[in-house]
Amino acid sequence: MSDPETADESEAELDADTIDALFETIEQRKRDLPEDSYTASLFTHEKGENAVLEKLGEESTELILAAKDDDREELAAESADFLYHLLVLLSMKEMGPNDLREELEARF
Ligand SMILES: N=c1c2ncn([C@@H]3O[C@H](COP(=O)(O)OP(=O)(O)OP(=O)(O)O)[C@@H](O)[C@H]3O)c2ncn1[C@@H]1O[C@H](COP(=O)(O)O)[C@@H](O)[C@H]1O
Repeated sequence: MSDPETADESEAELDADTIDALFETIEQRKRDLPEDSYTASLFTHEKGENAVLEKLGEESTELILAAKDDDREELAAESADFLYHLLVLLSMKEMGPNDLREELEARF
């Protein structure tokens, strides 16, 4: 759990490394479809886009409830679940973190 005092530093590390590395792994699972991969299952008819959209709905509700409870640990966990499924959705649409960066940078 990050300390609010060091949140800027943690966010910088997450932005630069972790999200891109996770997205690369998601893209690799999409290409290779290993049998034991949850991510790969989302790219097959076993689960598919509807399952990802349902997860995004569930995880967003859960992160809102965690925020209302002031449960920072749970909020971080649910936010991570949400972000992971968002990256899978972007990959399904042939998009990625750079599309988010461009959109956010255009708003400055
Ligand atoms: N970051 C994640 C990640 N976040 C969440 N999840 C999965 O998303 C699902 C969340 O759903 P729930 O919490 O609702 O649990 P559940 O009810 O069991 O979900 P279902 O399996 O029934 O859909 C769980 O199966 C989690 O394991 C993730 N699965 C994988 N990753 C990362 O994706 C990469 C590839 O992993 P594989 O999919 O195992 O190849 C690795 O780097 C992982 O760290």
